Amino acid sequence: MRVDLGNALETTPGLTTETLDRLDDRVAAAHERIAAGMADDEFGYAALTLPETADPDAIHAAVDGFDRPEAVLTVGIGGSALGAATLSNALASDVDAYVLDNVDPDDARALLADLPLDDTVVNVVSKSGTTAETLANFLVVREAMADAGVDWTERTLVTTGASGNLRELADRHDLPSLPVPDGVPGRFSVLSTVGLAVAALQGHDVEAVLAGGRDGMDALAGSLYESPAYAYGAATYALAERGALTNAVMPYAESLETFAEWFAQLWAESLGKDGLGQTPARALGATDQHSQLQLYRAGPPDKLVTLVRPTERADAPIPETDLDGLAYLGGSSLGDLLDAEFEATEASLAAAGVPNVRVEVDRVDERALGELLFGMEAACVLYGELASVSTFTQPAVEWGKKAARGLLGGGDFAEAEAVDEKRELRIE
Ligand SMILES: O=P(O)(O)OC[C@H]1O[C@](O)(CO)[C@@H](O)[C@@H]1O
Repeated sequence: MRVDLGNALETTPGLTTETLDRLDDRVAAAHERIAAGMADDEFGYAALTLPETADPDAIHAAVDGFDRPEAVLTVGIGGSALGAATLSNALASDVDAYVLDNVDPDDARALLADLPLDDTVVNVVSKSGTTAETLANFLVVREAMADAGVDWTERTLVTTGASGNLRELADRHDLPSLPVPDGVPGRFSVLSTVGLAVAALQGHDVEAVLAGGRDGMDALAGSLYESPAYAYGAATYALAERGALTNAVMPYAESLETFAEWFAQLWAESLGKDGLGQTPARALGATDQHSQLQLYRAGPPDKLVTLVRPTERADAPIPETDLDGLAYLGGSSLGDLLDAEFEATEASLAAAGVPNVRVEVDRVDERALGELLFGMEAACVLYGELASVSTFTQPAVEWGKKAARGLLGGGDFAEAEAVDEKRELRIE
């Protein structure tokens, strides 16, 4: 993973090398704190040791009991689904991967109608084992399997905490199961059983993903000038301090579109505390040059753009053409065009004084993904240290959970009563 901060200097908002130099002392202190937390396996910091503590043999043992399936369906939400989805959508496999991470009846019905349930492994994931969406979806999937004459106990893998509904279910039915690592918030759990079981089922090189994570660990240092992850975390923090309250993450690779979704949870749920934070916007290059770029370049000077790309990729030639004005495309390639668009967008933002940071990986493979995912986790932890926020908790999500549960008769919650007090101004 390589980071280039050049286009975040002398922009609006912007940084200077003096800013970064002054910040580097705080980065060194934050690194000390992070390193100590990793060494002591402290809650949250433990996520940054997963490349060393994750047990690929246990993952293989749990999934090897299933014949190679036609499909794998992950039933989870947030960090219990997005990590696995990021890896599945980035890497090719002849095992199709699907995710049920919402409770949209149309979507669930359509998905279950299409799935070969007798040749699908259902990977149900919940750290708490109590997440309403995940448990509700699992009950629906389980009934669909029964209706299809499939023995769900033969097709289900459970990844969950040491206690709770899913752990009890796995124990009761002797289901293959994997533990969710202690001390690791869901959004930081991709480099563990939570994100890697599906990768193993799809035949991806789990060890290579973890090796990439170890590459990221090795690249942590007491200076932002020596650590791409810390450079990214420090620069995004300093830009937020100067008004860049939105971070538009724009990968120039379809295979990294879900990575931007994973990043959004990591960044928002970790850093959105005490009235602080930086809103992650999900974009895709080159597609969103024809949509959101107008706002990024000419809207309020309150954002930075993170441009992500692999520098090596398969390519596809563009046939010669005599179409007026388009002959220049002929004989080129889609990759050349995508690279030209990346560099043009980068320069376009710089010309408008919009801060942008370039993040590059060699290619989208297991090892590079492991390093990129680890790097963004470390960047997030550093940002949280610099911002002095509680990076590893997410108390603000609980209010809505209680309200929804109360509305469904799952208990007496003041939050549910507050729903009835909605102020209305209806326009029909
Ligand atoms: O794995 P669980 O416990 O089902 O939680 C799923 C997601 O819900 C949250 O706890 C927020 O409600 C996320 O932090 C987490 O990734």
